[in-house]
Amino acid sequence: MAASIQNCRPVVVSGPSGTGKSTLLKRLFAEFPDTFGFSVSRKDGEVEGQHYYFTTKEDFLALVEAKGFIEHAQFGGNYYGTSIQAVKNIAEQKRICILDIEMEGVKQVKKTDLNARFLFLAPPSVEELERRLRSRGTETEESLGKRLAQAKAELEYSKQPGAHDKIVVNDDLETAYTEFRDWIVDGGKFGASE
Ligand SMILES: Nc1ncnc2c1ncn2[C@@H]1O[C@H](COP(=O)(O)OP(=O)(O)OP(=O)(O)O)[C@@H](O)[C@H]1O
Repeated sequence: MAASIQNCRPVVVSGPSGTGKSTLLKRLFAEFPDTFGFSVSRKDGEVEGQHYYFTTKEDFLALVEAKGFIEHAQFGGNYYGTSIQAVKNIAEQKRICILDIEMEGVKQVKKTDLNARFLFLAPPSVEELERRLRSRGTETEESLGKRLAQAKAELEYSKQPGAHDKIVVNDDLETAYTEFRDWIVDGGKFGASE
């Protein structure tokens, strides 16, 4: 395994939509500037620290075929994806790559040699999750229903032994942030064994 990925282990942050991943990550990036790299574009087009790599459709599809992506999708005739190589490039730059991805992506990362650590951010309850999604004001009834159904699947998966290395419940924001940050930073080791 490359030394970079051994010392700069990527951190996978997953959890149901509306649990507070962006809220906690924003604080983390503000508290530790120039430490993290972000490889996945957010749904609203925010691309914190991301570098896009443009490629041809043929090359993209060949990389899909070669299982080079953690996640990929097609919107409006364009293809988007997070390649395993893009995550490795962040480690090469001596940064900790944060992957904010859904359950299927989590399972994909487990099949790679990325040596990632897995943190699951859980809501205090599904009822509270629904309240947060409603008060965020970003959802229609239809998208809310879809997000809650997906949330239940994510919560089920999180109960499987070995699914995640750490589960943080985002109830009180200050308490959750401290636990989230301390586990990720790991006394400055960021999960590296030495
Ligand atoms: N501990 C908390 N207590 C109350 N509200 C919170 C807490 N943490 C986050 N929120 C609020 O919940 C809403 C959802 O948070 P956020 O957008 O960070 O979730 P997310 O997990 O990033 O969602 P998505 O995956 O859809 O981007 C926001 O309005 C945020 O301000």
